[in-house]
Amino acid sequence: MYYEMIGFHGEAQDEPLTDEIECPDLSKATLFLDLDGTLVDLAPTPDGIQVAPDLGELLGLLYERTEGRTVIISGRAIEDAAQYLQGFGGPMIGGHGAQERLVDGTIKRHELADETTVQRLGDMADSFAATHPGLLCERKPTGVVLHFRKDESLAAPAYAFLRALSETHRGFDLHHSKMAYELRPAGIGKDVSMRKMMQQDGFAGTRPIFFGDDVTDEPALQWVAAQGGIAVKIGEGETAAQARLEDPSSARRTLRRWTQKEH
Ligand SMILES: O=P(O)(O)OC[C@H]1O[C@H](O[C@H]2O[C@H](CO)[C@@H](O)[C@H](O)[C@H]2O)[C@H](O)[C@@H](O)[C@@H]1O
Repeated sequence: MYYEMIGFHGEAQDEPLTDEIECPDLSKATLFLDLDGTLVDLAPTPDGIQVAPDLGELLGLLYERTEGRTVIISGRAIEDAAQYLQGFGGPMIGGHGAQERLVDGTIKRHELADETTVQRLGDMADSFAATHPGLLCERKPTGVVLHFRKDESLAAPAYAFLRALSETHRGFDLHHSKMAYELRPAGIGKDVSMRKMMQQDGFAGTRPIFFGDDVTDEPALQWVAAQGGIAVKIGEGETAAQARLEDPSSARRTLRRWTQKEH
């Protein structure tokens, strides 16, 4: 069903394809890394994630090896994701593509993420969550999420509520992610941001690699695979990726192994 929604007509895989992923030449690659469920384990709440103590050092090494083309690409707001990745000064894409951190550190938001509308949507979702104590409302500069991890029976009401908001607020689309529903500006996506970045000087002509875990990562995994890049799915579930790793610690181990290999 999700594959129809995103227009994917290839062969989605649910089998482990390989554990031992080829070690790419990082000096000719652009490495896109998702955060939650990929570099860090999922937690009961967004602010409950535990970052491995050596993650910052690993990202620094990858940044060097890719000659500045290691990109964190997250659904989180950049201001939020960055607090868990202190010491990483490389490129960042946040809000599933609605924000971009420029080289001078400033954060650019997508013009489709109209501030007044985002504010209104956030206020309404906050009020809804206040009357449904098992829901957690996460406000982002470019959208809003209702998390139902604490009480899965609230998935349907959360969906219905955000669905109604998306129908009355043109320009915002409803997406399903892990134990959450989210409204984000229409037309944005990690795949869209990647395509744009890969056309820029310094990135064009390099091989894209993407590690991602969620259904929201599938269009980007599919795009990377179609470019002859390396698309790696972390964890279970149907995927268009050519490779799969069990969990974030396997992902970090693989990335560490790549930094140790000379080409
Ligand atoms: O693109 P990502 O970096 O993977 O971000 C996706 C979403 O991650 C966060 O939510 C998810 O992780 C939480 C912490 O583990 C978990 O509690 C929640 O159930 C997950 O949906 C983040 O809160 C979202 O904003 C991101 O879009």
